[in-house]
Amino acid sequence: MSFSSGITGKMMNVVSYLSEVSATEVLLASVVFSVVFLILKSYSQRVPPGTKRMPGPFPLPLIGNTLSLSKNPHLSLTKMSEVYGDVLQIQIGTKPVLVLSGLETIREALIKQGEVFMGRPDLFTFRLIGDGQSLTFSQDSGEVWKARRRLAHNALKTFAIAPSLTYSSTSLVEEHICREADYLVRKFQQLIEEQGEFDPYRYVVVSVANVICAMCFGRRYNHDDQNFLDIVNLTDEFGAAAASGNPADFIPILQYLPSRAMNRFVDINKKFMNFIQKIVHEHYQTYDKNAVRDITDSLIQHSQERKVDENSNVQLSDKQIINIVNDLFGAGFDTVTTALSWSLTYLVVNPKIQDKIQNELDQVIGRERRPKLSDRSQLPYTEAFILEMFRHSSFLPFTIPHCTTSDTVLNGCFIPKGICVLINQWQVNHDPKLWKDPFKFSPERFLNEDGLSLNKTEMEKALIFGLGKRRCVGEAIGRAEVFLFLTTMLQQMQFSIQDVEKLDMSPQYGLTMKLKRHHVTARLRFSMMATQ
Ligand code: HEM
Repeated sequence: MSFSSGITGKMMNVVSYLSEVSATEVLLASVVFSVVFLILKSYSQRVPPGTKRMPGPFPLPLIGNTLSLSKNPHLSLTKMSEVYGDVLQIQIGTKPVLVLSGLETIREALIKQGEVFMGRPDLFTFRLIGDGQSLTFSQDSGEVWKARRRLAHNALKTFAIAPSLTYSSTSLVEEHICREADYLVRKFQQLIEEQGEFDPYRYVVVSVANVICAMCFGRRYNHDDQNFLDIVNLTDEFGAAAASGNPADFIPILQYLPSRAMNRFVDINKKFMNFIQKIVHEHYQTYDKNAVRDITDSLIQHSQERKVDENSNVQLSDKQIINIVNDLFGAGFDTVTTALSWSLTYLVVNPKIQDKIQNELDQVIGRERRPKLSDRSQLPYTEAFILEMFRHSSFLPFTIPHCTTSDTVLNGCFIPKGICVLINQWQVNHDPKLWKDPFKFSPERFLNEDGLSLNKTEMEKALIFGLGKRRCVGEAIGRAEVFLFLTTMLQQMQFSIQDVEKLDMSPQYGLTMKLKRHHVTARLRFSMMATQ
């Protein structure tokens, strides 16, 4: 008997055996399987005395609660938190995931227990980002990560927050933003004349990316540079794959099945790395230690001087130092572009709010000069609008996933070391216990009763940049960019939209949630160029 006919014979035996199995036997086998699964599950979840097990919905074998996440996990998990509380456990595939809601619980975890909750989980998609060496996404949260984060902070301080040499009253970042905001307004003027209406996102993304390019690489790109457009437009697909709760991160078999989306994600990361590596290579070739031009140069300098981190005695490799620029560039434009495109949408939907901001700008700044960062304290309504845009859109519905670095207890529940943690920022920003009419768009909620100053207590409730050890390193720059781009645009232009009723305000879920692209039109209020 040949080998193949032997196999065929055995297969036939199995098939004929299966056809003899009755429905009752199948049912019985399923019941036994489920009981064994339940016993194993409850055994594996024993918790130390004096602590509770994390509550949560019952998971199905193999797929866990994956189906309950739906297309909008931030909404489904907010609903679940109403049933199970601020600390709840779900299972995505076969992996347990802790979901945190409620501002006080999140503060307790990320601030009071900061060291315990600062880890990043080992996720499949995260390993594909930045060759697995990303400051933001890699699993490292030890001394090397701390030293790299300090380097990122210092680089941003030197090349963004430091005073500009050209204009003593402004910072470097302010100078870059103002220049790009001016280009953007001129581009919009040209588009109105040529086309009447336009997709603002397409142009805002280039201007915002140019600001971080100036700081990181000392260069800017034209609005029509196709190579640059190809790079900055990769973020939608990147955000969809890197979003919290992607089943491919939790169900191992999905990592081996052919997937167009995953192939594309690998491709996007390669393209992004190639783009940056080319610029870094050019920097190495023209580097002069006596004339450090930008963040890339300062990182090269750091790696060549082989400085040991004073705080931890850690020596970083060249790659660990230079790759920091990937994180700063990557994180530095998608977030701000998304914030500005949400802002423009809220403005065209609420023309009275737009009028109020413009009145405030006219009164405080007038038409003779451009807005400056130092005007912020004089523009409470504009600042309140920005805060409400952040809160209402909650376009970063979750922070980047965290994980625990040791066993701990939170709200009386035992939390094991290494569990993946999702922080639901959207829930906090729409929590009826914290906000009156949370679904209403109302900048006034951030103002004191006099309407002339910001209410600090309300401001601190909005959760946008994360909290604690992993809090966004670019927060000051991000806030400065949103303020200056927005005020420069609104000082000179009035935005509107045709058929506002047809506008779809439901966002697409992702790492950053975006609205579907739409066209706006604009009217020039006055031309700053003409008045200067
Ligand atoms: C409106 C703008 C921005 C928003 C809303 C935002 C929000 C966030 C959030 C929610 C996180 C994750 C925090 C966590 O995991 O707990 C984060 C991390 C980060 N952000 Fe931002 N961000 C913005 C702008 C920027 C800018 C302009 C830069 C760089 C110049 C930047 C650099 C980073 C980096 C490097 C991290 C990773 C920090 C780490 O893992 O230690 N962000 N940001």
